[in-house]
Amino acid sequence: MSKVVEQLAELTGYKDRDVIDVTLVVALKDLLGPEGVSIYRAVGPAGDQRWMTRAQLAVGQVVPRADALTGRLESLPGLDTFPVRLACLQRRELLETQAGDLFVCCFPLVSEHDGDGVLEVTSSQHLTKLEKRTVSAILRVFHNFQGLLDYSERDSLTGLLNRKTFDSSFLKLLGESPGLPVGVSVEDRRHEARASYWLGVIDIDHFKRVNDGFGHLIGDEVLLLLSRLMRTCFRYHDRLYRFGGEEFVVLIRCDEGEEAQAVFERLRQQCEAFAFPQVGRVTLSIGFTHVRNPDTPTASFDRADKAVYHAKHSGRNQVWCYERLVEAGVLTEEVKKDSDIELF
Ligand SMILES: Nc1nc2c(ncn2[C@@H]2O[C@H](COP(=O)(O)OP(=O)(O)OP(=O)(O)O)[C@@H](O)[C@H]2O)c(=O)[nH]1
Repeated sequence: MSKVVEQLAELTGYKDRDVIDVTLVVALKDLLGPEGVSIYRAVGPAGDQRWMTRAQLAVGQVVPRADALTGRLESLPGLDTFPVRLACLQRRELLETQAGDLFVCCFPLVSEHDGDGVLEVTSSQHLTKLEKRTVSAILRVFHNFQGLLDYSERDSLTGLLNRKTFDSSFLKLLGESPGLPVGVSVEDRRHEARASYWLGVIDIDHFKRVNDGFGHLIGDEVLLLLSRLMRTCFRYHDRLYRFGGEEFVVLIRCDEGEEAQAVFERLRQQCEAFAFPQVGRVTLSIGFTHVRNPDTPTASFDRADKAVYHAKHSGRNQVWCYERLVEAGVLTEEVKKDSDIELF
């Protein structure tokens, strides 16, 4: 019993979701001594979802392995590759199967924002009733804890990440070493080496008119629908934030500026084409910038914001890249003096 309490204390001591999945796997491995414990989550667009291994610990392994968060989606197995796991995900109930001499027990992991998943315990003997009850209880604590994290990290209207979490996740992304987990393919490693981050600021055009003309509730509905549109436009590993009001920020990972331009352009077009109930057409002004290394959250936000300002003053409903505007001589890059450099 005390071991379970210790594992729960360990689990709820972290705030980083990547670490929490790993901690859960390590805790259950310690507790049950099975052949293996894994967490898989369903990622990708509806209709083409795939299994991403978030943490996996097998006998003889000390450090859990995981799929690269930013790897190519096509390299991951499709959901129907593992029918029992898929049934557990869809039915949201515990399911068991046998693979050769091993017993596999699948527990559903329900998550509002991180994508549903499955915890798989592989053992040489059936888990006892008590073991299954203990795992289910730990997963309930895990789920409640994730709810608390969501409450502090997410915007209550749209469910997107809030302003408060931007600085820390920005710095974490930049600080992450390029080293990839064990088992990542050569192609994924090449992809990782090419990729860089781009920060976009997305601002609804004339949103005041929406509020003034249709009321605040309809204004809120526009914000909610736009956040849903954003979720479908960007990839599962991109980070979406609502900065407050009608301003959104997105951190995406792309190989090149043209690709980033195309991604933001797709959002602009989809928003323009979407029929918002009562309001009708809503347009966006978008500015984006390349995230440098080193960079600060404020400096990169300011650059993208300058590009948004340019879009607003050039007629709105446009996407502009800060670096392109500097190259074209439309904007001038401010060179910071040493005394201006922010310390953090
Ligand atoms: N419904 C709703 N409105 C909000 C919220 N937060 C801010 N706003 C409104 O967003 C509007 C922003 O207006 P402005 O900053 O003038 O910008 P705009 O009308 O979009 O004009 P441009 O950005 O220049 O195209 C104001 O009417 C705010 O009251 C919110 O949470 N819900």
